[in-house]
Amino acid sequence: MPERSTPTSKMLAQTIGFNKDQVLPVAFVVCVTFIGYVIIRSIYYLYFHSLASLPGPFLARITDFYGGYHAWSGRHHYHLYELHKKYGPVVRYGPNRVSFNSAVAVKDIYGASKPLRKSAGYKALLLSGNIFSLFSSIDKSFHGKRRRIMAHGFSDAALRSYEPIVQERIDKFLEILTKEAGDDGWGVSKNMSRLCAGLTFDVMGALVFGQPFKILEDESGLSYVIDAIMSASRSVGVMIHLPAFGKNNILFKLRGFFRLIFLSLQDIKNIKAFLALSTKLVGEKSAQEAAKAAGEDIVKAQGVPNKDILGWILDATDPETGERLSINEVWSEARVLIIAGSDTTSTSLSGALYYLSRNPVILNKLRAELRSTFDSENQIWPGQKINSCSYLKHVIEEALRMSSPVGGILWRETTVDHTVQGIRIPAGTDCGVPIYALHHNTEYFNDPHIFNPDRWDESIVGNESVTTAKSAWIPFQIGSRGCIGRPLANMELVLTLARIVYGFDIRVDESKRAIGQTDVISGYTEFETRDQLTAETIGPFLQFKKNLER
Ligand code: HEM
Repeated sequence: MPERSTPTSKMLAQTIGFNKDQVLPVAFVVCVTFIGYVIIRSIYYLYFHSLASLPGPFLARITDFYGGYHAWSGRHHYHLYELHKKYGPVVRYGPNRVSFNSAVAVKDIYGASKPLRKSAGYKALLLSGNIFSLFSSIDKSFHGKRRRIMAHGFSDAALRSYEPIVQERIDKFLEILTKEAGDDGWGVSKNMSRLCAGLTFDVMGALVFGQPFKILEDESGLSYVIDAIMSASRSVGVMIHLPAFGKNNILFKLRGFFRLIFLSLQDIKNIKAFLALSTKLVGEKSAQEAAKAAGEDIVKAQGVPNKDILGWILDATDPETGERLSINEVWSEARVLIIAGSDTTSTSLSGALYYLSRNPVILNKLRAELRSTFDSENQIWPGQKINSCSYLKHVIEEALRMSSPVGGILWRETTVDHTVQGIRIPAGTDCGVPIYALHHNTEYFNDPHIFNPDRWDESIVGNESVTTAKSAWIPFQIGSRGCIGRPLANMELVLTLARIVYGFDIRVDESKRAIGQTDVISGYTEFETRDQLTAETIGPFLQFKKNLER
């Protein structure tokens, strides 16, 4: 009986130019060649590569998909902590990637003038048009120029002008804490991750675009912005760990398509809406600035702050070149600022509240400090008095250590052969220090899983201990790529925490006590972050009651 061929197999054979009888043998040869290639490549990475002598998990040493998988799980910061416990201070975390867990490595990798730049993986952040921002830029001279321009929006004068708008949003936030209070005065249980995100997104909306998103009031319908940012950072958070996306190849060109793999239809809708909203707001902002330049002070007339971050940035010129940013560049920076400035600060706030609510002795000590410094809650403003509250500062430092909003590893690529932690690393290698692992390294922190603000107090633990701890504390990263928004984040954290603790009793919603906490080390619970470049968190679920006693 003559053999019957299906139309599909015929078509396939015709398309690729083979007789149909040759398809199977050719497929076999292709598979064997591919498997042979993978085996030879793996043998090279395992035994002959310049990093071959460094310890690490078998799969990590032969493929970047190992790191990609753990980034996708959202727990790669905890995983790196475990790997360093198992393998020691140096772990090969990819064929061409090395993770170091020491304060020496922090200086060697991120320190000023070291021969490293951001890893090519950061290109996964680029949207179509390939416009680099301060955050995503890789080229050092581009970054230096852009940082000089952006610095105008974060100067002392700029920060002072932001104080009233930050305070106005905190007023709204505090109002919500006890809004639906029962007869006993306790408000209903709140998911603090969501509420703090409402606060910090509102603040960033107001500071970047000159108008709060009013997510706290829940009247603008803009709370999808929080979800849009979360889902966008979920997808790029994985791709940033896959250096293949940063090379100028087909994967880079198709990065938009790959991002979709990690997103639901609702995520895509939210992200598109956020991009459209930010385009609209940047357009309005630049029109306002143009009108202002023409003498028409529309911004003032509308009762919004006279200068917000975009205002400073639109006005600013590079001191060396006199250049200004184009409207597309401003748009790109605006998006990044909303993302980098909101989620991080809200995670820090939620983390601090998590630890305070579970440590009444620490909470009371902090309240005592604030009440001995201020006569009333509405006196709490930036300035010398709040700066003198050292316990408040230590509580924030400790919360940022325990549950850092950026807990994973920030990759940097060596541009020449370079020595890190005493090890010669060839040019073109990605190096980094995983923040969660370093913040829980017993060389720098005794009992690292215990929340203990006193570890930052020289008068209690001594000079040397605090210096050692500080050398390994990097929630904002160090060096030229360190966080430009740190003073603003600090202002938000200090004011919000001080005003909550001064004016409210806090209790844990027992029915949801375990939600949002993790057991990295059995016996110790910590506020859990799902790391994806920035962090996704749930809870703590807390109740508040106005405390008027003095
Ligand atoms: C507690 C809050 C914050 C934390 C923990 C934090 C942490 C960080 C870290 C670790 C980096 C380095 C990222 C990298 O190397 O890839 C960074 C960079 C950056 N952050 Fe923050 N951040 C916070 C708040 C803010 C705020 C409020 C803003 C803006 C308003 C901001 C804007 C930026 C920008 C633009 C960069 C890139 C700087 C550069 O490359 O020159 N951050 N931040």
